[in-house]
Amino acid sequence: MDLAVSNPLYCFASKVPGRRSPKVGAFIVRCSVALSSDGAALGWAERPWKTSDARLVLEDGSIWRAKSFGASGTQVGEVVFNTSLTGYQEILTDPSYAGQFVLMTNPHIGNTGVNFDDEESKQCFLAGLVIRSLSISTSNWRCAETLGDYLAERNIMGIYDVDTRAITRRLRQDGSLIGVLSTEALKTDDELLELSRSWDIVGVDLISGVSCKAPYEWIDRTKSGWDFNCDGRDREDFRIVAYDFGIKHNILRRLASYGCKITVVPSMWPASETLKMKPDGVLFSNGPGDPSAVPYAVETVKEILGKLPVFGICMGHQLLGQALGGKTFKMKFGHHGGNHPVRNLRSGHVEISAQNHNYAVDPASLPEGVEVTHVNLNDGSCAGLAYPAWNIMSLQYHPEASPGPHDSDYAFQEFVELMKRAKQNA
Ligand SMILES: NC(=O)CC[C@H](N)C(=O)O
Repeated sequence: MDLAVSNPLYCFASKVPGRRSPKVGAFIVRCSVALSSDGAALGWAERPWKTSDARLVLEDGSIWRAKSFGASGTQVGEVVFNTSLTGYQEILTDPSYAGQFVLMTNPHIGNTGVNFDDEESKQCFLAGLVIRSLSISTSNWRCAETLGDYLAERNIMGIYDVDTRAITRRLRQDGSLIGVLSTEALKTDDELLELSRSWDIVGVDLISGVSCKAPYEWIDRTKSGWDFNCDGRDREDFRIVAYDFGIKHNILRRLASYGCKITVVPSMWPASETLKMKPDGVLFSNGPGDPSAVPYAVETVKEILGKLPVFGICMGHQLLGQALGGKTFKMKFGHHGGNHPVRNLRSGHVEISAQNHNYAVDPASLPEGVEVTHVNLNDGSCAGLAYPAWNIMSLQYHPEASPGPHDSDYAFQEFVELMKRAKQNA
C-alpha cells in the first residue's frame, strides 16, 4: 500500500521531505504507479488527487464507492455503527469488534492521531473502519502517528468519503448487514456480493481467536488521573482470575488499581484449575461474537458459579445469563457508542456508558431470584444482572471506559465489596 496515494497531505508532510513545489510532481508519479495495476486496466484517468478506489458491497445489494486508507485488499465482515464522538483508538483495539467493520457516525475522525496510551489490546482485531471524513492533519500532544499509518502497519482496511449517514439509516432500518470491502478493481460487484452472502458471523466461536494462549500475571494500574475512587494503590488485597475472552486492558488496569492481583487465563482454561488456584473472585471478560457459539465457556461459568464471587462484563455478562438458565438473542443493530444512557435500578442513577454488543440477555428467560440491576434507557434492554445469594454481578456495558467520564466505575468497587464480604463470611 502506497500511503502517498492514501492521503496526499501525509505525503507532502512526511514522505517527501526537503522539496517544496516539486512534491506535486513527485506525487503524480507515485500515484500513477499505484494506479497502474488495476486502474490502468479499467481505463481510469490518472489524477493528481485521491479518487474513489474502494467499494463497500452490502449483502442487500447496495454498493458504496469510497476512498481507501490503511491496508488494501478484500475483506468481509459485519457492518455496525458506533456513535462515539471519539475514542477511535480504543474501538480499533477492542477485541470484541473481531469480524466487524466499525462505521463511525461522527463525521470527522483521525484528528488526534493515535498514541501509546489508548491501546485496549495488543492488536486490531476488527475487519475494517468506515468513516465520512479522514482528518487531513493530526494535532494532539500525545499523538505518535497518523491514523492512516497506524492502520496500514496493522494491515487493517479503512475507507472514507462514503455516506455514513445513509449507511447508518439502512442499518437502523434493516438491522446489521454483512459487507465486503475491496480495493481490488478487478473483482466484480457480483463476486463481492456473493462473498457477502456466503459469510456469516452468527454461530461462530470468535473468542478463541482473540484470547491469550497461556496464563499471565497483570500488574499495570491506571495512571494517577484515575485515582478518584479506588484506594487499592500499592496494595494487593484480592486475588482474581480473569478469563480472557478478548479482554480490554483497562478492565485489568482498573481491577489492579482497586487492589487486585490478577492472573489472566485463556478462554478454554478449565474451571477446575481456577478453583484450585483459590482466588477471591473471578472476572469473565468482554469478547467478540455470538455467546451461543461458545458452549464450553458457558460450562466453565456454570462450574464456578456459587463457589466464588464473579463479575461478568459484556460477553461475560451474556455467558453468565446463559449459565444461570437464561437465553441470549441477537439484537437488530446492537449498541455501539460512548453515549448510551443506562439506569441503575438500585440507586435510580443514570449513567452515560460505553457499549459494544450485538447480543443481549432476555430477562424474561431468567429464573426467579436473578435481579435485573440495570436497564438501557434507549430501548429498555437488560444492561446488568445480579444474583446476590451466589455473589454474582454483571454488566452488559463497559465500566472501565470513560465516556461519562467515570459514571460506571463504581462497579469495580462493588465487585471488591462482594469479594470482601465473601471473605469475611468464609
Ligand atoms: N463487548 C462485548 O463483549 C461484545 C459481546 C458480544 N460479543 C456481542 O456482540 O454482543
